Amino acid sequence: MSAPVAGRVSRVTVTPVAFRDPPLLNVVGVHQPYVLRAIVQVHTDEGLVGLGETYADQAHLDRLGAVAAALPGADVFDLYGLRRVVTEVLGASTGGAGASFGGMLEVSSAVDTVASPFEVALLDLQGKALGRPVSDLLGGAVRERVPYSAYLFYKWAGHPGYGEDTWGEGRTPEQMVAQARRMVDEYGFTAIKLKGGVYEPRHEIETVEALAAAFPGHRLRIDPNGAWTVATSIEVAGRLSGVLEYLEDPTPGIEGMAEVSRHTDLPLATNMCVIAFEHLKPAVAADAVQVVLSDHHLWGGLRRSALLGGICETFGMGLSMHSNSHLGVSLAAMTHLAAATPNLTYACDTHYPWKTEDVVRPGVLEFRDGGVAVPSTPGLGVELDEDALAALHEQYVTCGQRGREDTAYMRSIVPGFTPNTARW
Ligand SMILES: O=C([O-])[C@@H](O)[C@@H](O)[C@H](O)[C@@H](O)C(=O)[O-]
Ligand SMILES: [Mg+2]
Repeated sequence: MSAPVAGRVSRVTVTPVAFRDPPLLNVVGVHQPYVLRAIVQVHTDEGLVGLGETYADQAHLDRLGAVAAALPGADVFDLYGLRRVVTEVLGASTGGAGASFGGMLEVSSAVDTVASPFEVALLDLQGKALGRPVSDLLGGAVRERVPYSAYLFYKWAGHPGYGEDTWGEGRTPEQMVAQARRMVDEYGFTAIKLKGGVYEPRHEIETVEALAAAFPGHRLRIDPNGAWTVATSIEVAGRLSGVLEYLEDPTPGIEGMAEVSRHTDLPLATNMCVIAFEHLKPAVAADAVQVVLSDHHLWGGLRRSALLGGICETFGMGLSMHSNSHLGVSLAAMTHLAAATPNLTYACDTHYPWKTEDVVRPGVLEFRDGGVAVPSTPGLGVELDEDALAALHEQYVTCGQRGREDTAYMRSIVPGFTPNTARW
């Protein structure tokens, strides 16, 4: 019997798309009417196509395009070779500069973020060639379903000029309980995350307490994206100890988080002060965080995220998963990764329920009982809908957005808005 072949990369396309997004509020502003994403398709000389998905800010697209041009001829199984290519291409085109996404996420090197969608696409190809799901390539699924959390946002009733969306306003504790109720009823989530940093801490505490009363037994988290001072964070931690499963990024920076950590038993989680391998050593040394939120888009792909899992286990830290707005290719990748990460013991974040459009065919990735069943078909297990891809690309061309600008968009509606971290 001859071994299955994946072949070599023959062609790579990177297609920017835009999909509709509600006006979700956060510490730096408000989500714009569209989210930009890039869909990577890696074709092989054997006729297979592998998929990846990532951010689509213009600077990132330029880097993706440079790597895409350098990949033809690459061996689909040579993942270290992919990293070499990305490092060389970025060194030549950007001098190894860092990357920043949406005003809140900064890293000193762009290699991990740029390599990630190509690594996912190569793993998709490997799985298709071998007839095995991506989770098998990562060591095998340790769970059949991956639990996700209901991700609540304070929000406006609709984008100005676009009318009300189906979620309506999310401001009062009652409105936020209603938002959670819809998510829990529709998808069965048993963990609930509140995006905070929008209103005064007192109001956000009342929201958490209303959620705790309305959903006894559900696991709760709040994430103000570093909006609070150390003193306020310690006070809120004291008030919500016993109510939350963890407190995410109450205050900015490793030092600030370490100071909060010294004053609370509540586990502190982060996707802001530890977002790359370079941040792990100082965070561990300072005992600044007890839970790290992985994110394969930022940590260099699925295999490096698995490495992060191993490091967290070694240092006795918990592991959860961060999400930004994303489509089905990313959801599939997140689900395979989470399935094959034994110590990922928290429900993963996802923005997925907020979106109404996608590039993958429906039917595979469905939220039931709070989770998504791990696809068992070869590769990522999702199929691109070429018509949807073309339509969302057209939307990208016409929407006028070329980067994520939560603060600028907020200021266009609320002049003088200041995105202060540690503002309360
Ligand atoms: O989309 C948002 O507004 C979120 O605040 C996102 O940008 C964060 O990266 C993320 O969800 C988080 O957990 O900090
Ligand atoms: Mg966060």
